[in-house]
Amino acid sequence: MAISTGQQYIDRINRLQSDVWHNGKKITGKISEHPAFSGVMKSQAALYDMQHDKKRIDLMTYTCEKTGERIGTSFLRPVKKEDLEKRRKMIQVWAKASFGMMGRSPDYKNTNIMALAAASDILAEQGPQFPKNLLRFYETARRKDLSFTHTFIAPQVNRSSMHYESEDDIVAARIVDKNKEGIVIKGARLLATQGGITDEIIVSSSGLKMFEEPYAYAFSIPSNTEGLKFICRESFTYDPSPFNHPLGSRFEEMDSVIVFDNVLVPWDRLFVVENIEVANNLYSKSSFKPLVLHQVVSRQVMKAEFVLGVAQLIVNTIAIGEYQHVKEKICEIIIALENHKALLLASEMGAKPDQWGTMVPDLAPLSAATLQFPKVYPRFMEILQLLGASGLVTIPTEADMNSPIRGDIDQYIQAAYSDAESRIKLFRLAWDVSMSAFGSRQTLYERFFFGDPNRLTQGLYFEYNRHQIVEDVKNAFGI
Ligand SMILES: Cc1cc2nc3c(=O)[nH]c(=O)nc-3n(C[C@H](O)[C@H](O)[C@H](O)COP(=O)(O)OP(=O)(O)OC[C@H]3O[C@@H](n4cnc5c(N)ncnc54)[C@H](O)[C@@H]3O)c2cc1C
Repeated sequence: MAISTGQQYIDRINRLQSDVWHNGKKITGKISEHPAFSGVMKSQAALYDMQHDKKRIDLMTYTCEKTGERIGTSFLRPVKKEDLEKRRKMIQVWAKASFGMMGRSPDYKNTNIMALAAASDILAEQGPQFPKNLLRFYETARRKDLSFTHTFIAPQVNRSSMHYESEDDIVAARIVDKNKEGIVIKGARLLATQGGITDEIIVSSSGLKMFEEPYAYAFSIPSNTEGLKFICRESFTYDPSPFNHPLGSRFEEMDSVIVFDNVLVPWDRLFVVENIEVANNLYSKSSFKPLVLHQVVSRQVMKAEFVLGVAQLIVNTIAIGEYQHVKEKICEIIIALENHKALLLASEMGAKPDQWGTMVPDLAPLSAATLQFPKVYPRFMEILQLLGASGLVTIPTEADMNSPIRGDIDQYIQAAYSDAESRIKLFRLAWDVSMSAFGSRQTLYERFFFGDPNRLTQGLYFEYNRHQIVEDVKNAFGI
C-alpha cells in the first residue's frame, strides 16, 4: 500500500534529524517526543492512520492508475465533478478530526503538489527536464505519501515598494551560485508552519522580489538537507494536559523561520530556475489557486461548524438563550457558516475542465469565501468572548480538580445545565480557541495564511469577470 501509517510518518521524521532549533537549543533525539511537537505529530499520525480504516478506505484513498496501489485522495487530480466531491468529503473527514485547527494537515500540501503537477507543461519553456522533475516529484510524493511544508515569502524586513536588497548583505533567500550539481541558496524565508516535522520543504517564490532572477526559483528538498535550518518560535503548547489545553496540546503546529546556509539544491529537484515569467506562470496560469482554495474552504467549513458547536454549548450551559442579542450572535455564526458552505458547493457546481483536463472548481466563489473568512473568524472569536464572559477565566486546572478544593469547585463553578467538571471542560475549550496563545495564533493564521487579505482583494478585483454585467447596465440605460 502506498498510503503511510502514522507510525511510518513518525519514524521517517525522527530519522531525518533535521536541524531544528527551539528555545535556544538544537533538538536532538526523537523530535516526536519533544514537548513542542509531540502533540501535533500524534495528531498528524492519526490522520495517516485514518486512511487505513477499512470502513473509510474508499473515500480516503483511490487506486493508482499506474500501479494499483492505494493513494491518499488528497493527491487525486480531479477530472470530473464527482472527484471534487470526493476530495471535499475526504478533506472534511481530516478537518473534522482537528476541528479545522490544523491548517497544514497533509491534504493542504498534497493538493498544492497535485495542482502544480497537473500543469507541469508550464515549466517546459525552461527545458524538458523541468516538467519531468515536477511530475517525478508528484509521483514520489503520492506513492510514498510523504509530508510537506512550504515557504513562499521573504522575511519581513522592509516592505516598502522601493526596497532593494544588496548582494553583499543577504537576508531574503536567493541563488548565489550555480554549478554542475545544482544551485546554491543563501538567505532566509519568512516562515513555514510545521517546519521541521515534515519529510520535505517546498520552496517557491510568490509575489515579492519577482522582478529579480536570483529570487525566481521553485524546488522541494528533504528537511534534513545540509545547511537548512528551522528556527522555531516558542511553543504554544504550554501544557500537555488535554484537560488544561484541549486544543493546543494536540494541534499546535509550530511556525519556524527557514535559514539556507549555502544549501545545494540538485538539478533534478528544481522546477524553476532564474525564470521570472515561468515562476509567475506556475501559479497564475495553472489551476493552483482554485484547486488549493477548494481544500482551504472545505477545512474552514469544518472549523466554522466547530465554533458554532462551542458557542451554542456556552449558551445552553449557562442558560442565556432567551436573550435576543445572544440569538443574533449565534445566527451571525450560522449565516457565515452557511455562506461558506454555499460558496464551496457553488465552486463545484461551476467547475470546468482546464486546458490540461483537470476539473477545476470555479474560482470566484472560492475567492469570495477566502476573503470572507479573515473577517468572520476574528468575529467568531469575539462572539465566544462576548458570550463566555467571565466563564473564560474561571477555569480551574486539572491539578485543581484533583486537589482538596474540589468540593468548592463542584459547588461554586457548576452551571445551570452542567456539573462543574463539564462546565470547566467547555470553558477551557472556548478559552483555548479564542484567548490562549494557541487560539490567538489560530486567528492570526486565518487572517494571513493565504496571503495579505488586502493584496488578495486586489486579485479578486482584477480577476472577477464582470464585463457582461457592465455591458448590460450600459445597454439598459443607453450609457
Ligand atoms: C500563523 C501563520 C502561519 C503561516 N504559515 C506560513 C507557511 O507555512 N508558509 C508560508 O510561506 N507562509 C506562511 N505564513 C505567511 C503568510 O503567507 C504571510 O503572513 C502573508 O503573506 C502576509 O505577509 P507578511 O506576514 O510578511 O505581512 P507583510 O507583507 O509584512 O504585511 C504587513 C502589513 O503591511 C501591509 N502591506 C505590506 N505590503 C503591502 C503592499 N504591497 N500593499 C498593501 N499593503 C501592504 C499589509 O497589508 C499588512 O497590514 C504564515 C503566516 C501566519 C500568520
